[in-house]
Amino acid sequence: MIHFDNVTKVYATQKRPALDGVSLDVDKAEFVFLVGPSGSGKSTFLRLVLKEEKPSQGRVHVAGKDLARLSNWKVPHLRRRIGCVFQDFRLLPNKNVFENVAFALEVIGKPRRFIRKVVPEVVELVGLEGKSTRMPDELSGGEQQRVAIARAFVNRPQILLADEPTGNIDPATSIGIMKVLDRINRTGTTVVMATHDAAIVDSMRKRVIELEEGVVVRDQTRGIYGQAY
Ligand SMILES: Nc1ncnc2c1ncn2[C@@H]1O[C@H](COP(=O)(O)OP(=O)(O)OP(=O)(O)O)[C@@H](O)[C@H]1O
Repeated sequence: MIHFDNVTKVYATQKRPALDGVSLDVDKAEFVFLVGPSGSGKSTFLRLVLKEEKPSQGRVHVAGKDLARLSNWKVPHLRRRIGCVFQDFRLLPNKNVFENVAFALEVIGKPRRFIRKVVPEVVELVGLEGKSTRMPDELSGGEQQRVAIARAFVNRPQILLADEPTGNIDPATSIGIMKVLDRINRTGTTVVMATHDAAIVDSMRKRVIELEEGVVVRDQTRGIYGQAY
């Protein structure tokens, strides 16, 4: 689903590469944690998958497509297949839960009938049934992140990228967020989550890819946050 072949990324203003010769594959329906210190290249990896950045060297394939050969007008189509969740939720403050999730479908021209059917299903999937008419400022941080996940997933993307999704949420609430991501993963969606949350990584025992100064230093199938000695 995601294939990096010897990918190096050097930003114009930097001398040191943000990613340095990264080769890896993430299969369909895998759940992967991307860990590593601040500045190790996690967000750069995610931005390359979205074609928000281009590699300086090497090839990136996503969902069978070589991104170097994907014309610019096809990039929005690629991004529709990839849901994104961020640390800071990024909800529309003047729209309620239903409207925030529905908006993701409206902008890609889905019919109103379809939206009325699928939005409640996804709102329920993330555990927010009964809260469709709440505004974001009437929700807890964990609930706001559930809305953001519903919005990212409502178009049934093949890949869900999550950049520090539990970064602004307390540990107990984070467990609920991870259950939602696990549920989404079990529908066959590939999940890649960049995180500093050691407790969460240790509790899930999923694949862990660790970056250090842009290099993959560890890739474990049922890993933990820190290196096991
Ligand atoms: N747009 C940019 N322009 C120049 N340098 C950048 C840019 N984005 C990231 N970098 C640099 O690339 C390196 C990797 O950054 P990146 O954001 O990918 O790391 P990260 O692992 O996601 O860090 P964090 O955990 O703090 O989010 C860092 O040295 C950073 O300063």
